[in-house]
Amino acid sequence: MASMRVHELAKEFGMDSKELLSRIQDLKIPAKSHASVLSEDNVEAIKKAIAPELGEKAENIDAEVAKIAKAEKEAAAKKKADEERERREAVERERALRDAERARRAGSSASSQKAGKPTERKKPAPAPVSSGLSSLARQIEEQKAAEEARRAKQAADARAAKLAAEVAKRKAVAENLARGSKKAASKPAPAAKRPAPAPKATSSFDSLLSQIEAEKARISAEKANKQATAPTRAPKKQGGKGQGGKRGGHHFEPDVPELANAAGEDRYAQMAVQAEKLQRDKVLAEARAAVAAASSNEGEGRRKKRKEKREAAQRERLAMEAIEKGIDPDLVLDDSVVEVMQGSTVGEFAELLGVPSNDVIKRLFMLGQVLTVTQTMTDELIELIADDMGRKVRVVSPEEEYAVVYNDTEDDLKPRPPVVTVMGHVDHGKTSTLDAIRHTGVAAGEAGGITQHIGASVVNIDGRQITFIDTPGHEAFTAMRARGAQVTDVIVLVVAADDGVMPQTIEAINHAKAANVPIVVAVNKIDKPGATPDRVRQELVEYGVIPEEWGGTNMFVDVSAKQRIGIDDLLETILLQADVLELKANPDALASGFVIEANLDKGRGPVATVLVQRGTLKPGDAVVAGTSYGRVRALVDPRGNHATEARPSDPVEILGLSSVPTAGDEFRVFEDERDARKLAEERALRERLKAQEAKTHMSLDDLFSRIEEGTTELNLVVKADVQGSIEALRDAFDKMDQSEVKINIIHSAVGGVTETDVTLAAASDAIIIGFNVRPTAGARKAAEHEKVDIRLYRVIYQAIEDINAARVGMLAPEIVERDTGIAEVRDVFRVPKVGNIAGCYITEGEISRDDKVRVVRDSTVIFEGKISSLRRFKDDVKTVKQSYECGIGVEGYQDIKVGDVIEGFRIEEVERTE
Ligand SMILES: Nc1nc2c(ncn2[C@@H]2O[C@H](COP(=O)(O)OP(=O)(O)OP(=O)(O)O)[C@@H](O)[C@H]2O)c(=O)[nH]1
Repeated sequence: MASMRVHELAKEFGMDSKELLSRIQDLKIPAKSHASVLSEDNVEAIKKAIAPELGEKAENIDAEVAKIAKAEKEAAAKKKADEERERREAVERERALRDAERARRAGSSASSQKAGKPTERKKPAPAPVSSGLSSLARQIEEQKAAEEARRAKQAADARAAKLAAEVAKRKAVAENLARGSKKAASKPAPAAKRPAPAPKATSSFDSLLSQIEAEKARISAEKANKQATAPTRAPKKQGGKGQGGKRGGHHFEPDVPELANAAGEDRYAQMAVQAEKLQRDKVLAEARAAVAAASSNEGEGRRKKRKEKREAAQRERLAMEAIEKGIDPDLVLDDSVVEVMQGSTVGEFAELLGVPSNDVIKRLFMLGQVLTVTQTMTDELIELIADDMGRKVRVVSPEEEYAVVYNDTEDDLKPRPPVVTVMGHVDHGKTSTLDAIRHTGVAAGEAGGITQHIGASVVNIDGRQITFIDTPGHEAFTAMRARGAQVTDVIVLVVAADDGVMPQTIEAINHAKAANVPIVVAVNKIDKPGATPDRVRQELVEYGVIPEEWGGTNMFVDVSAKQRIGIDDLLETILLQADVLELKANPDALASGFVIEANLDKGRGPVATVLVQRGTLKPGDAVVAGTSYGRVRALVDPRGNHATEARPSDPVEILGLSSVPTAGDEFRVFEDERDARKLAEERALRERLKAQEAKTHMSLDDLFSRIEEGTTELNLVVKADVQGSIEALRDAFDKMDQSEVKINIIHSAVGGVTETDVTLAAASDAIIIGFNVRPTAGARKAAEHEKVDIRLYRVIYQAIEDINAARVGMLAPEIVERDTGIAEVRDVFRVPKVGNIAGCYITEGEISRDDKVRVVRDSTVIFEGKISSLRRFKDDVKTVKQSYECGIGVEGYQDIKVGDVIEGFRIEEVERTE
């Protein structure tokens, strides 16, 4: 044992240096200060003398801790029992309320039907509302009390944990002393410095490899499991080439028993075989009919034949499409079932069923529905009338068209390159990173070879391709996802090492999580003097992005986009992440994918950049993209060269479309251009219908009905003026009974409601809740367009009350604030005896003297009150319209500043329609 200084020994004992010094002096061992050196013999003597004392101390603390722990345990058990009882009571109360509401609705609908007004609905009876609210108030009180108790327990837990750590430390020292082993005592208790210490010191590459192996094992286990649990499914398609495979030389015969007995993994593959057989049979039949028609020279039958041909084509298309969508082929093969598009007009319906329109109109009339040939029928009417006629129909919703299930077998699938989107906070270096990457991908001789911007770029690393979507940021990503286009396999999250995690970093993480896309973190700007890459790692842990070297699943790479440091490493990491994902697609099929960018080029006409997801796209293909269609005149790759084909994960520009599609539109190649055209026209028609009744997203008003229909989750996007409000709301939700509806806060942040929030809410069917914040003009418009429910509150309990009430279908009549006008403060005047007057310009609507106003600064409401004066020049006026200037005095508020916005509004009560 070597000599030691006093403070070192004190540290080992877990004692104060002073305390130890005095004990040493008591032992008559020479030591002046904490820095004095003790000889080896003296250290030994001190240890012997102090050991029993330390052990005793530890035992005392031990007993104390045990006592506290016992008391806490008892208290916790009691609290748990109380909480359970409260919860059960709350559930009972809620159930009773819901039953009452159900009974009321049933009663009211029965009575209204009797009165011959099937559509009229009544407001909920006032009594249950008030009782509901009082019970909610009680619940809130209870929740408050429970919260206090929880905090007290947390504090006690923390105290106990501290004591326990102290005991452990002392015990370790005592034991160590007893054993005389210095080594064991040197680390009494591992200090929890890092949030997630690495369990083993393997390199990140090794752990990645093991992760890949684990993932592969998991996938194959899953597959084996699926096969084992689905013995009645169809076998693998024999010689299957998928929909776009070879089409000649086979004899097709429906083979239903084989389908029924099969034990393979993809029943859609079977459907595809059947579809092909069916189609071939139909084509043959049609050809025979055409030959027969041509040889028999019966002119008068021409019209009839054309009609027959039309009908045959219709049948064929419907059957084909249905199978592509994974619908039970029986429904299609059964000729008596007619598929009617949702929103069909009376005329279309009659044509599909092959009956005179007048007949349909008459039957509708008998049901009390007066409709003309061009008016659309509801799903219910379509089914009722068909039933009345003794016909079977299936109403096909527009969504079905997008729910294409491709029939690829394992053999069809080939590895494909990853598609990457770069996200991150403003100025953290997204564009610079993309530039650096693109530069890396360009071979030396090709410097400056990127001649064209097509919305995506392709980089080759050792013969492996990575496709980057050029628009950085999560707006584009989420906008695409909101339209059903999931094109990204990996997200590169750029975080500046000198700035750390920022609001948009968090937003990007939430967007990535909502889309279930893995994140690779590029810690950028490491060349900067203030760069602290480790701090970035630590901050990200809080948001569930945990570095692999700390035991998490996210790969991190330190880079400098500016100095091109670490870019190769980043690209390799992306490829490793892609390996984990085992990305595959069938290249031997008719191409399909999504539009990532589109514009109208003066010289070239409509130009769209598409990302091929399946199949191979070639010049000459008949393609439909959203509501536009055409034959591919030419393909242009990201380097501006004409391409002969584009395979899965390839971005390519296509020329030859009839109009400009929208980013996020699905594109698909058809064998026949007429089919492409037909689908495009159908989509255009449906879009018009959709515009008339845009898909309504989840709203608090219809939460009860959604629960009744089986909805079990309520997604929320929460925006607030301070972080505290978000935390308080989260706490309150945690305490709510979520046995029937689980409440998920999918994104929360401080700040006003933005357009991105609306897009995220639309993509995730969420409601937006705002506390003391306002939506931006863009967000308001987007919410209106997307039918996203934005709820703005001043206090948290209002929001909780609303959600609670909505769950039992008892939302009180809605108090809405009707916005009247918006004024921008451009100057502030000091008027003696009156105070500060805001010199304003009305940018929207009009503001009246009687309006209430809120003063908004940076999307946050900072004051709300009344107008004290409204003037134009020297005159008092009643209203001021858009594009006029005026002076506004706000009652009780003097702190108005240039740049503030004054919003006028009125409070109105709106009857709920439900
Ligand atoms: N020192 C240093 N500066 C960098 C680095 N990467 C980017 N920058 C600088 O950071 C600033 C922002 O970079 P951008 O690439 O435009 O950032 P961005 O995230 O695309 O920004 P927005 O498009 O505005 O969201 C620029 O001035 C860059 O020169 C880096 O690695 N080191």
